Amino acid sequence: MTPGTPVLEARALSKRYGRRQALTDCDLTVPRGRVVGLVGPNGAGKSTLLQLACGLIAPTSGSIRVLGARPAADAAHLAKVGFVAQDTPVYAGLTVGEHLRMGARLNPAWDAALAERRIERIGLDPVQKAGRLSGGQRAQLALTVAAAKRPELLIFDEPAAALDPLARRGFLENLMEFVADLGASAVLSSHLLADVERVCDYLIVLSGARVQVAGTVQELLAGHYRFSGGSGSGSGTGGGIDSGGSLPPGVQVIAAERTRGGSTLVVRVDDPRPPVGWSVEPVDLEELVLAYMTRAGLPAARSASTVPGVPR
Ligand SMILES: Nc1ncnc2c1ncn2[C@@H]1O[C@H](COP(=O)(O)OP(=O)(O)OP(=O)(O)O)[C@@H](O)[C@H]1O
Repeated sequence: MTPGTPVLEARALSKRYGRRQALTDCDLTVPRGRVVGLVGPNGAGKSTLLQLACGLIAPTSGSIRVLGARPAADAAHLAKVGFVAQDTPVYAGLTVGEHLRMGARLNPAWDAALAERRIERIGLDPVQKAGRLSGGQRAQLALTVAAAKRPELLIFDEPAAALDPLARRGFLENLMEFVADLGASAVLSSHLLADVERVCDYLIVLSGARVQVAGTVQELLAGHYRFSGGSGSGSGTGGGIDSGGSLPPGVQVIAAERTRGGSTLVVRVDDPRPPVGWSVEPVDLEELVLAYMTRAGLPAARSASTVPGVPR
């Protein structure tokens, strides 16, 4: 992969299962070296996107490229991507040590020292059968096997869902260490926004089978605000709160809520100075994500999405 090649690039990517549309016209360009959080409600299409990226399923239309090539293009490309599926699959009948030996046989760039060091550090017994491990230990084993491949991209589908808070914290710290040590990129789907906030520096919000927003966490937080006030808006003097009718051009309303004093809006703006009658506050990641999830269900708001970087 040449420097600058995106780790993930999707163009008009769509996937349909029978009559069910799981992804619709998704455009994405994810730069390398990021820890990407993929978030969205149940059934949004997150697993579908990750499976497309791994080459486990094929698009219905559009294209996806991973590390500059077709997903799972050949053995060399497969070796560059580590994938841990939602149920952290391990072979129940094999021991921890046998998992490592199998990994060594199947992967040309296998880092045996890294795998052994890590198994020792997390206290897994090499002779224990994987079927007897706890959910958290299985997740750690799956992460170890994926990372010892020394992939350029690690993909995780809800990696920490089964883990207790302490195990989750340890798992995510390890994940960040791996990404830093390997100079790799990672994409992980999660419903746990606090986890995403802790480890991810790039965010993709999927909802209603579409990419609602994508970008670095820093840029997204710097470009979104909460506007409160505007008691006149929604009263027929230039538009309802959903469209932000009383707001100047350049302010894009992502989510709107009517309050006693007027409205509370989550807006996307270049210039955070609020118009007269409105106060402005920063939003956190959770508020931003929830706003985009809400927006997916608002036809008026979707049609207003004309700001660069916010896909329609
Ligand atoms: N193999 C399949 N056959 C038919 N429909 C499917 C299949 N896999 C997923 N779907 C449907 O596609 C849509 C997207 O599913 P997907 O698993 O990608 O969502 P998700 O965002 O990962 O959800 P969750 O957060 O619940 O894991 C859903 O409506 C789901 O029912």
